[in-house]
Amino acid sequence: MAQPPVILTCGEPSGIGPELAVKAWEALGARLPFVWLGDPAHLPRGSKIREIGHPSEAVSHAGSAMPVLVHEFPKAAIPGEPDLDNARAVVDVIARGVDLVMRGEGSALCTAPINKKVLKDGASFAFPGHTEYLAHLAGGADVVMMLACDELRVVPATIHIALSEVPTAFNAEVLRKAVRITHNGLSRDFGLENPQIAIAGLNPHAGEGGAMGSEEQDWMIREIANLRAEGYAVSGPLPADTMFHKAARAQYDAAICAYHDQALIPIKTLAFDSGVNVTLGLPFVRTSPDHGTAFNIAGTGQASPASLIAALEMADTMGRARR
Ligand SMILES: NC(=O)C1=CN([C@@H]2O[C@H](COP(=O)(O)OP(=O)(O)OC[C@H]3O[C@@H](n4cnc5c(N)ncnc54)[C@H](O)[C@@H]3O)[C@@H](O)[C@H]2O)C=CC1
Ligand SMILES: NCC(=O)COP(=O)(O)O
Repeated sequence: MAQPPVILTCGEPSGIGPELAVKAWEALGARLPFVWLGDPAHLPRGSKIREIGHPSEAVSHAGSAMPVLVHEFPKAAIPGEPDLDNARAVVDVIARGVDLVMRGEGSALCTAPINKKVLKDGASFAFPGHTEYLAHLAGGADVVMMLACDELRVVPATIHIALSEVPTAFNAEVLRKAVRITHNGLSRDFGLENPQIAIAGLNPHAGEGGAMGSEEQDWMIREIANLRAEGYAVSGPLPADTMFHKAARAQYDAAICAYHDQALIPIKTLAFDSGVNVTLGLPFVRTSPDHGTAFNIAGTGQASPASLIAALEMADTMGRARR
C-alpha cells in the first residue's frame, strides 16, 4: 500500500505558516507528498493548490499543485495581524490533523507554528503549546519536546514555565521521565542503539560542589547514578555552558536540559534554519519547524522555508520507519 501523505496543519494563519507551506511544496512537490490542512483563502494569492476530499488523493496531485484539505475559518487572515475570531479554528485544525494520523490516513503530523497568546485569548486554549495539547489528544501520553539538527539534539525537561518555577518543577521524577522517553525515542525514531544522553546541571558550573546551588548535590547526582545502574547511558550533571561546543557535542546523542532556554538557545544559535521540533512519546509522529509565527515578517516573502522543509522531511522519514 502507498505511504499516506504527511499532514501539515496551517498553524496561525496571520503568521508565516501559510506562505511557508507553499514554498515547501514548491521545493518538495511529488518527492514528498503532503496535505495542507487549512483555509485556502489564507494562502498567498495565486498559490498553485488542488483541493482534495481525502488524503489518499494527495500523492497523484502533489507534483502539479499543493494538495489542500479545506478547513474553513470565520475570518480572512491579514499577515502580522492575528484575529482572535480565528483562534478556535486553529485549535480545531490541530485536532483534525491528529485524528487523520491516528486513523492512519496521514503518515505523520507536521504542525506550522501557533501563537500561544492568540489561542489563549481567542479560544481559551488551556495548553502552553502543541506538545502539551498533542499529549492530551493522545489520551494523556507522557511526552518530551526534542529539538534536533544534524549537529545537536536537545530536550528541555521542563518546557513552557516561568524561570522562577523551574527549581521546583525540575525534580527526580521529571528527569527520569525525560531520560526514559528520550532513550526510547532515540532508539525507535532515530535508530540509535544504546543512545548516550548528557544531562545539564541546573546551576552555574553544575553547582560547583554545592558552592553555587544545591540541586545537583541534593538529588541530581544520585538520580543520574540510579539511571546509570538501570542501564541508561547517562552522564552528568554537566555544566551547561561547556557542554555544547563541538568536541563536547561529539560525546552524546542528546542533551537533557533543566529548562526551555538552556536547551533551545544552543540549537537555535547553531541551526535556526534547519532545526526541527519533534515530540517524542506520542503514538504518532509529530514534527514542527523550530521557529514561531514571525508576525514581523509575515507576508513580506522574507521567511525561510528551510526549517519547515526539514520538519516535513523528518516527519516523512520517521513515518515510513514506523510503518
Ligand atoms: N511550534 C510552534 O508552534 C512555535 C510557536 N512559537 C510562537 O511563535 C510566536 C512568536 O515567537 P518568537 O519568539 O517571536 O519567535 P519567532 O521564531 O516567531 O521569531 C523570532 C525571530 O526570528 C525570525 N524568524 C522566525 N522564523 C523565521 C523564518 N522562517 N525565516 C526567517 N526569519 C524567521 C522572526 O522574524 C523574528 O525576528 C510566539 O507566540 C511563540 O509562542 C514559537 C516557536 C515554536
Ligand atoms: N519554544 C518552542 C515552542 O514554543 C514550540 O512549542 P510546541 O508548540 O511545539 O509545543
